[in-house]
Amino acid sequence: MSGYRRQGNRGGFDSRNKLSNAGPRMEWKPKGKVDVSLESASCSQNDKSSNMLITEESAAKDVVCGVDDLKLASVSGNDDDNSQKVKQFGDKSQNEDVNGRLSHTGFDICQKGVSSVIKLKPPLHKINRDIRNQNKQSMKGKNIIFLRPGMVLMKGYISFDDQVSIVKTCRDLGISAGGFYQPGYSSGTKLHLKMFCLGKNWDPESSKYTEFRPFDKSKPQEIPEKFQGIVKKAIQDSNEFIQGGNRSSDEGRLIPTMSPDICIVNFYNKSGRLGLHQDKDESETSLRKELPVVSFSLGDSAEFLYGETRSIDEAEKVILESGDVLIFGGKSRLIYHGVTSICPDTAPTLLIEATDMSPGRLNLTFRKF
Ligand SMILES: O=C(O)CCC(=O)C(=O)O
Ligand SMILES: [Fe+2]
Repeated sequence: MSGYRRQGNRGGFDSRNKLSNAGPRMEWKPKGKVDVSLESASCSQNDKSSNMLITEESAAKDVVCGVDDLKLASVSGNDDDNSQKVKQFGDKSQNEDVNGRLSHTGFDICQKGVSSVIKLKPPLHKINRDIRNQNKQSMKGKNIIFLRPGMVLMKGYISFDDQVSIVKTCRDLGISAGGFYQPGYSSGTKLHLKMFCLGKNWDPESSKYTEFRPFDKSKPQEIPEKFQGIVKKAIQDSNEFIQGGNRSSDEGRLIPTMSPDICIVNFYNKSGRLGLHQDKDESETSLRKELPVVSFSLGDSAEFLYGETRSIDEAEKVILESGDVLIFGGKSRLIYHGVTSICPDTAPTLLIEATDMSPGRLNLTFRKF
């Protein structure tokens, strides 16, 4: 998540800077229809396309739905207000939990108190979707999609247990000092997400990485070892996939290995989004080596766009689901990318049950400065 405002040159990257007029991460204004690159790329809540694993009849008695959703929607639907001026760029005044309580520290991505409310059975389409996703999990490591040179999508790569542990860890870090806040610019414009950083702080206003977060002087915590391990393994596995077991294949197609020292953690609520941008605020060395950005998706799915230019019309689209890992390095290191929308009510039921995660999507992007 860098480079949203940068118009300037980083020096020594002339060929790349042809692509470098990334705008701020702001309002998403689709101009037209967007190409769909994968058959599965649609943000549909009621997936009627595949065989039902549990029939309507057999489940009819069990399915009672909607009350939890309604209750949560009524308290979590506060859209970000762009017109509101903020005195400090990191606006913590919006750090309410889903029950509208103000927290003294960071925004809480988990639903406090909801687990004590009577739980209703999830609707049929959700049960079946979860079963299908569990089946995908058993394909772990095999379901890798080559999107373009340097860019791969690893479907369902993160195990269920790891997803639970990542959500819980981010929740704890997010409510601590230096945790989630809603970033914005001095103009008053705010991003449509909550964010915090690990390792180093990335500041949207200056597009710079610093040791301390400017608005509250907090120092980002370290990236947990467990996260580091998943990142390294994902790069290794994607290279094995690219090589296809053939050691003699072109080295240039491989994704450079990387030990991240920065992780940007984003939480999108149901109206969250992120404009097309390039990640290019990392060091010259990191960009020259084309070290990859590795992205984890958890919770609700997202419509993710990527392309050679900043044009939405020319962009490709994929759906990022809970457990997916997306890698863009090598020739795709400076790809434009962004999130057009969050697909409501698509998070795995079991993940919600295990974590009490609020409706929305958690995204972690790892980079090397
Ligand atoms: O949420 C995502 O999938 C992308 C996030 C991103 O591009 C960033 O943090 O720079
Ligand atoms: Fe980004």
